[in-house]
Amino acid sequence: MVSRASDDAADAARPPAPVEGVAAVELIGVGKRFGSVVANDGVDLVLRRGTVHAVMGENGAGKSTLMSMLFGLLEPDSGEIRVDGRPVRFGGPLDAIAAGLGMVHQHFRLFDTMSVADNVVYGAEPRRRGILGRAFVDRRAADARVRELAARYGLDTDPAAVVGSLSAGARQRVEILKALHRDARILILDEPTAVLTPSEVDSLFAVIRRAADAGTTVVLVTHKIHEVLAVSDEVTVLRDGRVTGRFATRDATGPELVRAMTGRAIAEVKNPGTGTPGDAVLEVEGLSVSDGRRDVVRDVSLAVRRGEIVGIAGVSGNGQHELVAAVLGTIDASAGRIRLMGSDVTRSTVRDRRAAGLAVIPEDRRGEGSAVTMTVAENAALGHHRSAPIGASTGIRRGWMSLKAERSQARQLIGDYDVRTSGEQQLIGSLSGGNAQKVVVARELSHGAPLLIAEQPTQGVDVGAIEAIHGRLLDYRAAGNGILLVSHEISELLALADRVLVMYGGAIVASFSAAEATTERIGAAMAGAAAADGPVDGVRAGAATDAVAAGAAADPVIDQGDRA
Ligand SMILES: Nc1ncnc2c1ncn2[C@@H]1O[C@H](COP(=O)(O)OP(=O)(O)OP(=O)(O)O)[C@@H](O)[C@H]1O
Repeated sequence: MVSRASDDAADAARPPAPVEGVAAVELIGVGKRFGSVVANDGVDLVLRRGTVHAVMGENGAGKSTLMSMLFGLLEPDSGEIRVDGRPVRFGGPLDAIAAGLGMVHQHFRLFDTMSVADNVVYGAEPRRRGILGRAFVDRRAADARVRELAARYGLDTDPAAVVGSLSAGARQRVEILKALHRDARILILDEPTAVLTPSEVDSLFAVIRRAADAGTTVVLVTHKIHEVLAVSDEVTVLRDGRVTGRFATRDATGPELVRAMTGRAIAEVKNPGTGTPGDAVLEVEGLSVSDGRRDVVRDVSLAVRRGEIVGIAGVSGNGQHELVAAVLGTIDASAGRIRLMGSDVTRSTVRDRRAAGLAVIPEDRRGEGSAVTMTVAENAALGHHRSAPIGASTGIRRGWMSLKAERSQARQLIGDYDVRTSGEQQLIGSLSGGNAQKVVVARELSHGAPLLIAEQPTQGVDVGAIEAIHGRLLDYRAAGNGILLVSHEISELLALADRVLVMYGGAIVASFSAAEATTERIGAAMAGAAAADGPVDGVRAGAATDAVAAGAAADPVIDQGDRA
């Protein structure tokens, strides 16, 4: 262990530096089109040296396109990019890296079987001469370089650890080190907190501030207002490809940022609570799932009743995804029973479970959730050609939906959910992530199944769409359906769930009613701490510590640094 980033977490709370200084990067009138879609239109952006600049905007606002141009992944159609005052034209990311840029993408680009140090130096290895004069990778120098960078920026890292065994937070630190090793002076972080626990977010913010203080220019792409307010010095807001707001963060307020992003003020959805829940739509009893080596779900029991939202909190990789997969029937349980609407489906096929009244918003919207090479219209109907959406004129003949019905259903969903697309014939793979998610959510809710499993339903989705999706989920519950909501966002669970269960090391280690649930309690249980206030809802205090002990070697996602 090289250093403890969390020691510096307090730094993150410090007020940002005054916004002035030399422009490290200027984008002047930058534009980009994709066919008829104007992704960026005359965007001006100035990134000052040694500051943290947040780039905010709704899904499809044009943030990724802008960053892709800055990093040389896309060529601008118009405008100019200047680095240190000089105009640049990047032929690709290598040119951008050579000019001092680094980018940490949402989806990490690391080699799982290689060590942290090997990943960091890959492609830019320190070398030494062997006895025959041949150059070898100098592993000692690589380790020393990683240690030196990690210490300088407060990145908690073990150079020898194998990347495949690390948590999302630790992998992200490797990506940041990779950029720093290549002497990035301008660091672009694309939605970096999406995969982190609250304490990892604090550590990341401390690293960001430290890097800025050392002179690095940091660009933070995010949807999250509290993050912008907590860590940035300046904010640029995009809407429909144009700049709609520029603020010094110290002068900005949350509502102002929301207005710039959406053009309107929005209210946060609060969990209004339910009446008395009805019959159980899902009952899971003593469920375990093995990956062949160990139990990734351990003796889980829970029930979801009509008119109830049950939330599952947890750092990703603690068995939530496998629990959902076992309920869906895409993987087998090694022990336990699953009942849907009172019927035992433990050995039923996915199709039979869906037919019994199960809808699902999957986590992997690009893989399981949608077919990227199909149009919005085809996706909207996917998996439901044999059943009509509630209230739609069916257009179904002999079990198949007519093309006309498919298109009109898609147009209605596009309107209802404000999906930003050039039309229902656009390929879903070319929609922004948030807009693709809206198509999946709309499709799954349109059929009124008594049980909905929603896995990260608003991940990567902007505030406006979060509000819309939360509202739909609450309506869905109010209509007498049950929802199992798996989320990394504690605020989402607090806003929606009637009960929050926390998974850690494959087991449920804490359970809170809506009244008992707080960010601190859920966050502590997610990090593997025993429920501080003693037994809650029949879950033993200390169960979490047992889970740590039992799952210590078996839990690859919580790295030792995070546990310490
Ligand atoms: N390769 C592409 N082909 C066609 N359209 C595209 C392509 N890439 C982006 N777009 C469109 O350009 C617009 C801007 O997309 P972009 O991905 O830059 O937005 P974003 O703000 O990053 O959104 P999100 O937060 O959802 O990722 C969107 O309407 C999107 O559908």
